[in-house]
Amino acid sequence: MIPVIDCSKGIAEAGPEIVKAIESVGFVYLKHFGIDTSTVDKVLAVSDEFWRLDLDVKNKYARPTAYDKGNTGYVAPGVEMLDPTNKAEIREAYNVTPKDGLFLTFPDEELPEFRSTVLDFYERCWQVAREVLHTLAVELKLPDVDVFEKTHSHAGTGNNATTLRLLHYPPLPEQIAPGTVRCGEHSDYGTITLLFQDAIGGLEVKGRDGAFVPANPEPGAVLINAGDLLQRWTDDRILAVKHRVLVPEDRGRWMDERRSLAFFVHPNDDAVVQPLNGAHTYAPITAKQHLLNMFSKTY
Ligand SMILES: O=C(O)CCC(=O)C(=O)O
Ligand SMILES: [Fe+2]
Repeated sequence: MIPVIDCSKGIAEAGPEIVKAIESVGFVYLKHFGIDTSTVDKVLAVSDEFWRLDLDVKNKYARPTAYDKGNTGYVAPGVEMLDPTNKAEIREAYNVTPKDGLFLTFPDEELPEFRSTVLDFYERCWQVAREVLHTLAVELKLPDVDVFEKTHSHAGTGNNATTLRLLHYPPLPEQIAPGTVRCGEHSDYGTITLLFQDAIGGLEVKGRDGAFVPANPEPGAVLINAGDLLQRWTDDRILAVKHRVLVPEDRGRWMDERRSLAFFVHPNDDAVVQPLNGAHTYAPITAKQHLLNMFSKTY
């Protein structure tokens, strides 16, 4: 069971409960955390308008294949495989990484309100993420309580890969190859992830015993989990728990399209990540190198 924590009194006040959940389950839902449902719905609505565009129009905004041209843009179905052992992963996405600067593209021509809606949401997510990171540092009693503030100082502005990703799992065709999934089993790459999902469901989280449990949509809540780099920093005290989205077992639900919004928090590109307790369990790696390693496996 993934705990649901009310943050009406503030994220910091709920700190002990949040850390307990992240340490034991790896995922936690926060309610009343500072972004209301109408804001999330507005982003889902503008993303729906994008998904409905023709593929050749969407591909005008395709994510470049060379990472030195940035991570922003449209990722068509089949382009990215989170679990390369899968046959196919049927989903499309739109990445927004403000550090891309000149390569940061938006479908302004077709959807004039897309850019401002998405960038406003990015900023709101970052403010929530900041509070969560600070709370984690306090509750984990890290030697430098400002370690995350310092290592994420360029989020949304400069050399920092923090990304908002709009996701769409389209209705499934009648025939799919055996082994097809919506989102392959993976852990997230960065520090933490904020996830907003619509009412369809399908996300599953791997328990310590290896069995997957559903992470059902929780109205009004954001789902938070740790990524690989937080696992390294905390020397495995917090784990980057694996998760996936399968094709519904019930064929009657194949026409249900699903949408989600993921906000991936990353340290600054040049931040060197290694266990903060001085252990040598993980060799030091820069946030940028870790991300490039992951992209080379999945794109
Ligand atoms: O769509 C979802 O619910 C999960 C997506 C996800 O895990 C990811 O993009 O990293
Ligand atoms: Fe994920």
